[in-house]
Amino acid sequence: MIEIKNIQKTFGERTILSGISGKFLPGDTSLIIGGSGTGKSVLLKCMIGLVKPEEGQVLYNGRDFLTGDEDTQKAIRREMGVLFQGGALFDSKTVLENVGFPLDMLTDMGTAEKIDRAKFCLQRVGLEAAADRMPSEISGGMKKRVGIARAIVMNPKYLFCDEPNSGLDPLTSIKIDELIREITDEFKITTVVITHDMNSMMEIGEKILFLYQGKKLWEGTSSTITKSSVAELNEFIYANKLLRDTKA
Ligand SMILES: Nc1ncnc2c1ncn2[C@@H]1O[C@H](COP(=O)(O)OP(=O)(O)OP(=O)(O)O)[C@@H](O)[C@H]1O
Repeated sequence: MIEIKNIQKTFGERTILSGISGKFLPGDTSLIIGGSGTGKSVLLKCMIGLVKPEEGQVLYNGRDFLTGDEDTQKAIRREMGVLFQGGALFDSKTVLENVGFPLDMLTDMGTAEKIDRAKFCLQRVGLEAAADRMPSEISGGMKKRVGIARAIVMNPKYLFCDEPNSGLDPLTSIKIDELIREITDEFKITTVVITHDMNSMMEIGEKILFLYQGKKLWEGTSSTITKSSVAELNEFIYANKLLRDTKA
């Protein structure tokens, strides 16, 4: 489980996050949603240690990531998988080499073992046939899949995905969502996804946190999101015409 408590972050004079708290459970795909510039990425960065909040706690199964000693922080980092926006693949490495990269950097596995593990993960995302291709030779959706395979290659307990659907068509987006959810459930990962995507909110929101101007204004699930009385949330979700029509 990941628990965040009272996260506070400012940049200069600007308060970006005000007292954000929440819990994320193993086997759940939790979503952080909200308009542009509301602090979703900064919150994710606080959770994975790329940004240091002024106040608050980020607890990984009770271990404090922000104030823990170096060994604790290192151990937690090794338990994280991150799918960055755009996939962040190395152009000069093959698909298989990209997936195996964390194993090269963080383990002392032998070559054969590393290849087996990377192939297993590629197979899990349905891309074993693309192992020897270069990133420039595959589609955006395939790149996301490679990113997911790389994010799970270390067998993470915690998986973070920043806008996994950006730049994808609706059908491919749904497939990527399904894959993230299946993997989360199968390996009982605690998964946190930042998204703007309404389909994702309706399909995979086992838990949803809505941020507005750096505050958590609402928390719920995809089955309760359309029944909320929070005006800012309704404005955000009903900006999507399809949902507005559904509600009417
Ligand atoms: N390193 C930084 N220094 C100063 N300001 C920053 C920094 N990183 C983010 N911000 C500001 O913090 C605010 C929140 O940014 P953030 O990227 O978290 O928004 P977001 O909700 O993820 O938006 P989007 O959906 O558009 O990606 C923005 O106003 C942004 O300009």
